[in-house]
Amino acid sequence: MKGRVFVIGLGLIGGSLALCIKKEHFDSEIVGFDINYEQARLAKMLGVIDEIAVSIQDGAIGADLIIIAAPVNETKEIIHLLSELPLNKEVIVTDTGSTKGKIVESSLSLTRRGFTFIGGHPMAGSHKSGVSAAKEILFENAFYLLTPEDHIENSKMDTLKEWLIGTHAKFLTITPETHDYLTGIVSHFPHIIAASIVRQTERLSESEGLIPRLAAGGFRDITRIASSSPKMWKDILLHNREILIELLNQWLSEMNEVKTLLEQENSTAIYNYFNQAKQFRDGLPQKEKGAIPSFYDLYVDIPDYPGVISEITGYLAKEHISITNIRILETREDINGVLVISFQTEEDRQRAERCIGSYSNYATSVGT
Ligand SMILES: NC(=O)C1=CN([C@@H]2O[C@H](COP(=O)(O)OP(=O)(O)OC[C@H]3O[C@@H](n4cnc5c(N)ncnc54)[C@H](O)[C@@H]3O)[C@@H](O)[C@H]2O)C=CC1
Ligand SMILES: O=C(O)C(=O)Cc1ccc(O)cc1
Repeated sequence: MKGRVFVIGLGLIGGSLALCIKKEHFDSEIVGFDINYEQARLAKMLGVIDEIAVSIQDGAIGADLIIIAAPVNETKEIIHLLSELPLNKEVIVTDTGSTKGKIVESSLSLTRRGFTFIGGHPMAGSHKSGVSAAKEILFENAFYLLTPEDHIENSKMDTLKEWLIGTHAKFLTITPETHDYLTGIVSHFPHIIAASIVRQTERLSESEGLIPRLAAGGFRDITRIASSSPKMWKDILLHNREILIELLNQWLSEMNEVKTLLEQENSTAIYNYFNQAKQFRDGLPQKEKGAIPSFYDLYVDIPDYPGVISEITGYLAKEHISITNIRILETREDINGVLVISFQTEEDRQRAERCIGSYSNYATSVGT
């Protein structure tokens, strides 16, 4: 498609969407604006956008598609600002905010003026922020939730999906209320729990210095999202506060039940508690990206000698297998370690397993 696309907020999500659009619609012109000029300058330098707009007004007038990829509170303000501008009559305005109720409500100012607003939320991302973390494949195979109001024409929905086709995401249309309920459960609430586990650990480690060194493996897996942007999550929590309060109440009573089981030393019920969680977790779709993206990890048992990591990455490089992350699980000091290598796809993980198996005797396994 040809046209002018204006991206407001050139961070992880705005930058990634700009890359997806440019790749698919190379004749389009991608203009970007960020309140932080450094981000805009970096976006231009990295080739994420074609031009920097000097203001929202400068970028918005004449645009065919406007994507607001700013934090959720700022998104509401930007919508208000846009509604006072002489926009192109056919423009589609969309956003990427993690909450939808309050944002869609505020879009009334745009629809009153005859402009089209379609709420959007690509359900993939990372704990990283900023345009330097942007990547074209971020949304591949993820759900992309759209929350159009009833009056939105199908042709507008089709045009928006066509613009976003390079995300290779799966579009799903739901109401803003359902959106906030579902994402409250699978995305917002887990962020509260992750942060609370980290905070408890920090508090306890003040009197026990060994704790941070022991906090490896499972602790890191379950708390990765606690490294997300505090500003972004503060806003999300306040937008979705009613649902999150309800979920917290449910969780507190469940924790009390677990406490009672422990007090009673109820071995069968404790087993069932974990077993039921395992059954549901094991049954989750593995190849689908959820709010929390799955990485394709390969675990390699490695001896503790210098050069072993470069040896293994060297084998992978020989076979042109790209890795997205690499880390050592320091479960036991001075004994064999475990190297965890992440890949972008299941196919890469399988190729890596075969590759390491053919060049070495290191044992590999696939974690779930
Ligand atoms: N981080 C993630 O994994 C995901 C985030 N989202 C949502 O997407 C939106 C953007 O998130 P990220 O890209 O991760 O954040 P980010 O922090 O990487 O980028 C946001 C950018 O917006 C800019 N900004 C803030 N106020 C602005 C304003 N008034 N005008 C113009 N630019 C402004 C910031 O300077 C920053 O560069 C948020 O609403 C977030 O809830 C949605 C899916 C995933
Ligand atoms: O870091 C992670 O895995 C996330 O949880 C990513 C994420 C953050 C916010 C969203 O609205 C959707 C996905």
